[in-house]
Amino acid sequence: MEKGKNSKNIMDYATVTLLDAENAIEIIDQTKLPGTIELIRLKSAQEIWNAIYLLKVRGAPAIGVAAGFGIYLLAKEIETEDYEVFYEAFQKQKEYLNSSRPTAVNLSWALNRMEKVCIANKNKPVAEIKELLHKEALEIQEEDIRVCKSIGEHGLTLVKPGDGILTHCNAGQLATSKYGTATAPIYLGEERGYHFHVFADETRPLLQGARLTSFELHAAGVDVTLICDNMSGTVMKQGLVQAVFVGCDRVAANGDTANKIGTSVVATVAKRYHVPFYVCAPTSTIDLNTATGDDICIEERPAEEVTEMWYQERMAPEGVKVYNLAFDVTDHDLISGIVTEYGIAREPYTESLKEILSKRNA
Ligand SMILES: CSC[C@H]1O[C@H](OP(=O)(O)O)[C@H](O)[C@@H]1O
Repeated sequence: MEKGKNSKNIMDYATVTLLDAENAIEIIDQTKLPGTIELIRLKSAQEIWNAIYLLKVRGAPAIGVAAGFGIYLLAKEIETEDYEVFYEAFQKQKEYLNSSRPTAVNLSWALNRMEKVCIANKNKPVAEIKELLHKEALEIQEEDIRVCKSIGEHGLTLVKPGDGILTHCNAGQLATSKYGTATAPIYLGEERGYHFHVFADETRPLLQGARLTSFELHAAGVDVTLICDNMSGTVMKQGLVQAVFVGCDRVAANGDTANKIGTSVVATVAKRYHVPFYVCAPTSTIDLNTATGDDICIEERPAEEVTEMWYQERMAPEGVKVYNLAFDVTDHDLISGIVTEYGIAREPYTESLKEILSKRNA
């Protein structure tokens, strides 16, 4: 199989790459998938902001990695040796990038982590701080790979060879640095001969499931069946699904979880048909400062995503009212378990999530 830039296999490409010497971030433009694998380079703050907002790079962990690389590149451009001047300019760029999308906590988590490097090293030369930011941004990406693989290992304990697995949206390799979160058990299982049967919800309106999940799983040789969102109940009723794995954008302290719009519907239907429903969550996505799902800011996006095939042609009448929330909140009592890199949290989540985070902080 061709490797590198000429490969036709999406699995041969990194979701986000730092091109330090070129002061750029290279991403797969996910708005062009699956038709075209196009790598684009982001240099300016606005290019980075736009790429996140327009979902050219998307998925909570991938957004965090891109934000880490982005704020490092922007910090490099701050030409001063005065720490206070540097830090003020850094904060301005950080707040700008942080305004691109509100729901996925990984964006602010990564930016705050990078800011802590500045603060912790305030007495060092600015040039040295920039090098430390470079190191931290790369560590965020390397950690993401380790974390997703660990989520895969824990998730694999919940299913058995030949199981049917349903997923919603894309919490795959394209939403992370490698493995994905919801797809991590699927990819590890594929390596070990589990031969899962995956059902990928198309996930209206932006079709991350159709355009991205079915694309990457098929490219990886996984048995994947694309279904329209309205089919998820039927495949569960027919007994074709033994578990649901989804990603997440923010887990509140009580276990309520924000994920792509429609996730709470899948969880409700899974409860009806007694199908275990698992959220795959890097601990970076757990936000104990947010008490419940009611406190999670849910991004509302342009009507055109619903009225048109946003990347193609119109699908609804001009001027029709639209309500297009990009995420919804699945109540914690619909979640069978929250699969993290430190193990699986179960109800009561107000306690189990704290235990999981204590393992991380140990
Ligand atoms: C690995 S979590 C990815 C998470 O992000 C997606 O949202 P978007 O495509 O708008 O970035 C979706 O909620 C996924 O579950």
